[in-house]
Amino acid sequence: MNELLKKQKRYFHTGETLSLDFRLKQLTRLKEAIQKYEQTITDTLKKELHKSSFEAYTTEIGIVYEEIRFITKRLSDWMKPQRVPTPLTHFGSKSYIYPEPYGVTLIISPWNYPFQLAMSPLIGAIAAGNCAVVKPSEYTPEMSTLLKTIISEVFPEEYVAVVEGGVDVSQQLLDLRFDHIFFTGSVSVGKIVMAAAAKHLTPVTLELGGKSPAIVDASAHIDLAAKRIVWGKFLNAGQTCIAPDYVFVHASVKSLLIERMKQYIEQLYGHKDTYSRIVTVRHAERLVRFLTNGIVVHGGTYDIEQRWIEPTLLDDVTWDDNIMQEEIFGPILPILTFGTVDEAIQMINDYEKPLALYLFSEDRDVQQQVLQQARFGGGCINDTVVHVANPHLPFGGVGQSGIGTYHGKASFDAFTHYKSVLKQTTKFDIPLRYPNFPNALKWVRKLLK
Ligand SMILES: NC(=O)C1=CN([C@@H]2O[C@H](COP(=O)(O)OP(=O)(O)OC[C@H]3O[C@@H](n4cnc5c(N)ncnc54)[C@H](OP(=O)(O)O)[C@@H]3O)[C@@H](O)[C@H]2O)C=CC1
Ligand SMILES: CCCCCC(=O)O
Repeated sequence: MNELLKKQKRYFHTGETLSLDFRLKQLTRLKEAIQKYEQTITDTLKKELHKSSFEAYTTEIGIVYEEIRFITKRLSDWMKPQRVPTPLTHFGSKSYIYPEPYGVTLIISPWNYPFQLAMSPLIGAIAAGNCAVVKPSEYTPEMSTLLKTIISEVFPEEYVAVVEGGVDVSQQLLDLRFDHIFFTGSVSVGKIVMAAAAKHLTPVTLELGGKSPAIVDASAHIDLAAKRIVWGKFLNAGQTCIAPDYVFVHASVKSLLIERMKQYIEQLYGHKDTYSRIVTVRHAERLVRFLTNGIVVHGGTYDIEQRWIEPTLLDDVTWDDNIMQEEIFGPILPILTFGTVDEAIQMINDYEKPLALYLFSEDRDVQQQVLQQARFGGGCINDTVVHVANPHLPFGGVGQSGIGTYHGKASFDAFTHYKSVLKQTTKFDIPLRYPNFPNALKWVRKLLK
């Protein structure tokens, strides 16, 4: 790995990766390779996570195509040096900002969207002119190997390379000095990554997780709230970092919401053969232990060996239950109630800042109050999850749910250093700046106030 890093550093310093034409060509070649392997990608997602073709395209492959399209169209503008105003105190000079790639970047990706969460950051790294080493998760080994096959077919390893392996490989990579680390995964591992980066003062982007609430107030459109919460929660069997982790519903509408959510679970996820599986038996065993929390009001059955857990609703859950102490990351939805919006915001703000927050309310005052008073990475009003697929919206967490953002221009920014340069004239020199100028202090006080 050390040799690979040296090769990439040498290649980066040739300047090959810097031109617009080079970057656009690499993104086009990547897209063509993905098109060539599209069916294999779909089959691999089905084999390892039992993802339907529909979910494979809408939450993995299609999102990657859209990122490439969106960025390719705008990259020329983003790369241009930007002329900015210069204050009178610097009369005669001109000021510019030059976007510059960090250099050689490390991308560590998780298993839940194993294709998209490796490719989306890589697209940003390429667009910004970097080299990249990608370390996919060992929990989806066939996707990891497929990513290596695709990447090595398109790019020389001195430019972009996939390094397969588990925790030991990640840790060996983290010991090396990269110019930027982009990590997607759990909060606990995010802390390990940041500690490793601190040794070299390497900038990081951390896309982590948390307990993202779905708040449903008394004014909400209950039927749509139920449908959209069920859709977002049980997508990929709940293994989605921005899935609604729990429902926080006004007591007056809880029963109606539960009744409608039951209907939509059957309608949208009632067919076992098209429903996703939990990534490993160990992850399934962790989730099944939550079924003793509260009261199962829908679902609750499972087959550990098949890694299948029925979409489940838990009522009468308390904040002290185990399921409320960690990110669920599975198809179990606890339901808690609140009396006033103030109380709901207070409870949520007492927790770590979530990656996402969803508010279902038709009351504009409530919408404004939650947006202003609740702290969270990003989210939706009257929907769930879909904000992630808008390339105009930077995606990321805050506090324990993450550092930095990406998607669209934010992906270019995540892998770019903005270098500020002032170009000074030599046609004249302003004596006022020098300490020997008579009454210098009096003059500068007139200019700087
Ligand atoms: N913000 C976001 O966009 C997303 C966040 N997540 C979060 O990720 C978590 C689930 O994904 P999961 O893959 O289990 O997350 P992990 O943090 O367990 O793993 C993420 C990556 O880090 C590697 N890794 C694991 N342990 C270590 C370690 N001790 N040192 C260095 N690297 C390590 C993993 O390798 P390996 O898997 O090979 O062990 C994997 O490549 C959830 O908390 C979820 O919220 C998930 C998806 C998106
Ligand atoms: C729908 C796609 C979501 C990808 C990031 C996550 O796990 O939340």
